[in-house]
Amino acid sequence: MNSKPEEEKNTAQEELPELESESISRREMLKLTAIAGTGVVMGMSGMATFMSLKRADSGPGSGTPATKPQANTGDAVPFYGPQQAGIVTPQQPYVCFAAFDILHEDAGQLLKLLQEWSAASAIMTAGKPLKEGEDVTSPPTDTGETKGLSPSNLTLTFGFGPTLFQNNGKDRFGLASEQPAELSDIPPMPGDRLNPQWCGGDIGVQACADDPGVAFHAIRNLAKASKGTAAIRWVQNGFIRAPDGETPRNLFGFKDGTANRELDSDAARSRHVWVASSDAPAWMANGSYLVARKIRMFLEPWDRATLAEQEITFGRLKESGAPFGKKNEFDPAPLGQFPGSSHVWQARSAGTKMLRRAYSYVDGIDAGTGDWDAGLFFISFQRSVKQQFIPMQSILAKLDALNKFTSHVSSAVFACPPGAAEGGFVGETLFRSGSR
Ligand SMILES: C=CC1=C(C)c2cc3[nH]c(cc4nc(cc5[nH]c(cc1n2)c(C)c5CCC(=O)O)C(CCC(=O)O)=C4C)c(C)c3C=C
Ligand SMILES: [Fe+2]
Repeated sequence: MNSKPEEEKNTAQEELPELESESISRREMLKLTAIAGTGVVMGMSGMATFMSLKRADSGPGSGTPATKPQANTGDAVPFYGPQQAGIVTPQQPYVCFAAFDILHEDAGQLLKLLQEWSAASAIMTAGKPLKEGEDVTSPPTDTGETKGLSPSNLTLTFGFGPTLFQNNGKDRFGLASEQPAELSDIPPMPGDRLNPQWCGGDIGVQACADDPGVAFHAIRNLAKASKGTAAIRWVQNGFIRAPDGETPRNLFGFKDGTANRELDSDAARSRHVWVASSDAPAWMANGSYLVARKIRMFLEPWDRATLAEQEITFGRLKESGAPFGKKNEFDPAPLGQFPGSSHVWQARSAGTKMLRRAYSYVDGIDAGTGDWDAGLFFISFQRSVKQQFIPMQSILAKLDALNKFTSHVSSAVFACPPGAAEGGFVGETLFRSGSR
């Protein structure tokens, strides 16, 4: 049988450092561009777009760009801040997640892409079109389908994949020395059925919103703005919704996310979610590591399993979400309360925690079998992939009763840097990093 969970391994209690809040000066920008090297000429059109995105609004029909992003009003989540939005932000019901590959090896262009994407993200998360009063002589800047809609709590969360730092031993952008030791592919796990086309990516962008069209619009417009510089490698849409204040249910009908409540406090998030300033590398302080796994769930056999088998599989009751032998979802329960091979027992036995932000997906029908091609697009945020996700998944892959009904089909890891200061850009700490 399984032993009791070890004491948590990640014991450092860190104070979150204050990020510099001043925006990047013109001089620093020039320095960055110089550091970035050869991209100046090719990057000029990008810079022009960036500058035009940042110009103040002159009102509709004026042919000038959209307004400066507004402060948080109504259903807008500010893009700028010490930490990126979309991590501890209350989970919105829709995700459109895209992994991009960079098509060149030019650090200057990469820098400009991040600047453009950040500026565009600030505008889109404020619910504004990328440009007001488009010019009839050129293709519209904004694709237009969300015009007039509210911000819908759109968040855009950016992360850097291992291949951005080094690909096949090649230091593509002079960033190899900055690659976090935490940032490498998840090692193969028993039962994995990964499709390489759905794995990895140089940059991951998680767009979450209250409206699936708003999430898609954001990814579509980032892709459009990056044409020739970056190409989408894979995209995953997802949905999850719960009655107000309740935990959402996954496609197996169980409440999924109950234990996230343990990470509601700043202290718990500093310990389990946010990279501390004492963790290496320094540029990741106030960031977090994102693991994405597309996990196919076999709905047909699950729907034929008895309620008792379903509940034993998770170790929780289907109706209430309560642990075995308890009445309510959040009733505390010792490990012994859960069936030994149950998903919750096995996850807990890793002795660590992570913030889960998973979405259901339905990608139609499996052409070979006629079964649902559906499951969970699992996303977790953690301070350390090596101390949190990997040990837990290593246990689950071997011993979890849920494995009978699931199969992991994609995997990706991204280092999500801290948030951007107003007027700055996501990834600025990486490009400003001392060792560069
Ligand atoms: C490696 C991490 C995890 C993977 C992969 C994973 C897949 C997965 N989970 C569910 C459904 C549920 N998970 C629940 C709890 C739970 N799951 C993980 C981690 C992974 N899950 C953790 C850390 C926990 C919390 C354990 C605890 O401390 O109690 C639950 C129970 C309710 C809850 O707390 O959310 C459900 C239900 C599916 C369907 C799935 C893959 C398809
Ligand atoms: Fe789980």
